[in-house]
Amino acid sequence: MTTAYTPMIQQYLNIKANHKDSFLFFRLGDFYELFFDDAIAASQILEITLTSRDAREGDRIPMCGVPYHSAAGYIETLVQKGFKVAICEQTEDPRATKGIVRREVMRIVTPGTITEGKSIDTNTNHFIGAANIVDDTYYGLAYLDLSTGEGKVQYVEGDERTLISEIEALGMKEIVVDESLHIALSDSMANRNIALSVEHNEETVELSENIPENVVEACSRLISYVKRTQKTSLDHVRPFEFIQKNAKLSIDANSMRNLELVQSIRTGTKEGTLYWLLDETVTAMGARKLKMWIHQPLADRKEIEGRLDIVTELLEEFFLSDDLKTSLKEVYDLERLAGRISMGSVNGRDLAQLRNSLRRVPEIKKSLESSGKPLLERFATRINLCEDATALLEKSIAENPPMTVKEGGVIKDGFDKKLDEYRDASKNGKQWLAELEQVEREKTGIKNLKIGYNRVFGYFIEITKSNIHLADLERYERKQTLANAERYITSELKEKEDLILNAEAEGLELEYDLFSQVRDQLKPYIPEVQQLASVLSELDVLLSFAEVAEKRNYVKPVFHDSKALEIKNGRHPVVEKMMDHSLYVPNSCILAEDANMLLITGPNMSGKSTYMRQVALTVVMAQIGCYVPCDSATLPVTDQIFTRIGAADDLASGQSTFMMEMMESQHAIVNATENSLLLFDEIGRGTSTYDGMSLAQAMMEYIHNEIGANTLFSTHYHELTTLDEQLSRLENVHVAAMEQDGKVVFLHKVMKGAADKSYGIYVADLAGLPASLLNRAKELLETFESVDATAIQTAEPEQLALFEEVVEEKQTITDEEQAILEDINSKDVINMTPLQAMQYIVEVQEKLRTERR
Ligand SMILES: Nc1ncnc2c1ncn2[C@@H]1O[C@H](COP(=O)(O)OP(=O)(O)OP(=O)(O)O)[C@@H](O)[C@H]1O
Repeated sequence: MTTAYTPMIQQYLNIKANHKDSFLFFRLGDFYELFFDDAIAASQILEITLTSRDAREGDRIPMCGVPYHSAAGYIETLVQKGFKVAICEQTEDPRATKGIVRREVMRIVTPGTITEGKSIDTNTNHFIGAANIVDDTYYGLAYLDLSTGEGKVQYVEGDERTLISEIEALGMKEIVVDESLHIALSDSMANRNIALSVEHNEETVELSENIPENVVEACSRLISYVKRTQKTSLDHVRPFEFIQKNAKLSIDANSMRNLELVQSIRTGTKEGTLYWLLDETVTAMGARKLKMWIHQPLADRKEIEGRLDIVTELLEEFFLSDDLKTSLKEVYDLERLAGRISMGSVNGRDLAQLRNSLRRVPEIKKSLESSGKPLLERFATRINLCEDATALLEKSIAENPPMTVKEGGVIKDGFDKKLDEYRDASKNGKQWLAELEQVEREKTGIKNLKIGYNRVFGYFIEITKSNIHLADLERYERKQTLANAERYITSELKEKEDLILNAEAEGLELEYDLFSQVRDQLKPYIPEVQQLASVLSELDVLLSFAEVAEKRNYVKPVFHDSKALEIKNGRHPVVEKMMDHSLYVPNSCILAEDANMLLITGPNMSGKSTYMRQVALTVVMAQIGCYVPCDSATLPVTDQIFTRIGAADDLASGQSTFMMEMMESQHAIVNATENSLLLFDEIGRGTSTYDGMSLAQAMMEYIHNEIGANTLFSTHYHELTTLDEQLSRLENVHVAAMEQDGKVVFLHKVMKGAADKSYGIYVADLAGLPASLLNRAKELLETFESVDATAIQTAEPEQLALFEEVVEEKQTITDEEQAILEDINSKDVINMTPLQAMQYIVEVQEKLRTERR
């Protein structure tokens, strides 16, 4: 029979039983310790030494630990990797306890709720989400940034994939669900490194009236989870904002990625993205808002025009904009400061930053009020000066407080009488000590006599060995002997010491209380500070738009109620920024109501995808309220953008490129409406020619006949260019290239009509492939071109079916062929000489030929 675990390990096991899905950081004196499997896993992930400890007679268990004062970094590492960490503290003083000290989990740090740390990018919202199933076609999706208190909820229409795509697009780190969704989502979330957590409870939450009942579940599950894990006040969490369907331009995660709106495909960073281009914000909250606007552009014409008109006024008032920027630069992250006040993690310096920020607000408001511009004046009325909060901070917080309250000096002189008295006593005491030092020097004639302090003896008089014969031993009592000095005390010194030290300690204690009071008194002002933050961050983004428009010569887009889209001499704003502006070839895009599909052909590398992306980026920019890169733009309000561009192979989901292509196309085709914008780049590239071409044609026909969305479709199947004869709203354009002295010159110019050649071999030449290979390719091309490859597009369904059958038949292999394959597979090729290998291949060929005959 085994003996029982020691009481402490038993306590550990009891607590761990309730936190199975988290690493349990178990406080033991100055360390957090981990035991059993937690210890083994954490020691590997954190690269710390794995040791062991007696747990019961004859049984040692794995253990590892980190010092409590440096635990934050380790916790962050685990959470960054998608794990949860339960922090278990000692909740009573071990010195005052007999037996096992009481311990409790005080907080669970999770990927979605972590709000502080080196890895937290202050310019990005850090959302934790929760989802519920509404019915067969709808999910509810709520999300909350705990650091700023911003919460939103919306419907997601579609299947599980649409839900996942939305979760990804918003960059969520963690999703809270019930048991059934947990099972459904666990694989896909694991592949995407998004933590999935189950919450059984649904906290009753106060929500604003316009939130539909069937998504309340997601909100309440989310709040309940956050409360359970954080165990802190959530005063700063604002009522969830319900995002109406159709209120935003919806861009799924794929399109976000393909268009490089906030993250570059190649580097995964901000550089080279639309966000990077537009971000001239000067506050962290402005940067976050800009990112959010890019994630969710508007879909309401009035709202869009409202933003654009403010940008116009800011552009007209250049000096005013400059002043506003200068003031905004002094404004700290009000949203996160408000969050810290609520969660109790605010320090002295934070409150000084809040006060300094609030000091800037009157001048910002005044500049706008006196601008003489109607919209800016109206904007000014939305700015709340938060006067009461400012007054409280002005009178309570010192000008330059230290970070921690423990050092003192956070509360301003004059705020509290008692504190002033303590400070006086401690300050006067120090003055008194300085004077005493002078008096004693004079009395004894020892010039280097000094008064010092240490924790064991308190204040003392120190005299060097060479002078001790001068010490007044009648008054001086020896306390400590050092190598070259003696230390004494006097009764007078001890009396003052009590006073000084008491005053200091009591002063610090009082100061801490006062600080906590101020923090609590600030809580009621959190909503108005948040509202101010929201208005100022909006101003910051609009100023950023004005600056970029000015710098890059963008124009104001015009919206109309028709579907037609007309961009004159448009540019791809990011490609343009990255290259010499004068080298960029502008291109127009005209989609009329009765001709709203373009089939784009042209050589590889000529600029087809750049052209398609530039149209989408222009639409996005316009709908976030930004000026656009072209000579003029007249646009419809687009409801959704879908892209199928490039080979963004989804390695995480283990799908093949072609499967991804088909899944993205399916998503677009099922969800698009006539008000959507579709970009399809070289559909069908990932499969055999006929297969790909048939699919591409069928898709175009479907979009043309069933959806009617504005569509740009690029292809290298020249056979498809005759489709304009059948599809009335389809037009051919091509990106022009020219041949000069046997070389191809890319003009990057989009022109009417189809391209006559594909130039792929020229591009291969540019890439430096061997001349013999290129010549062989040219030969083959000629052979292929002589074959009537266009037959496929005029084929009837029956013929197509027959064609598929033939293909299938060709794909089945005989038993003899199978035997040959197996034979090849069994050969140890690595250990063959080249000659043996060649002989073997010849043999195989012979066998195959005989077989086929
Ligand atoms: N309008 C333009 N003005 C100047 N340079 C351009 C323009 N459009 C594209 N380019 C340049 O040409 C390069 C290739 O463009 P892009 O990738 O759009 O070609 P593509 O036709 O889609 O090629 P592929 O068919 O091989 O995918 C871009 O990286 C860019 O540097």
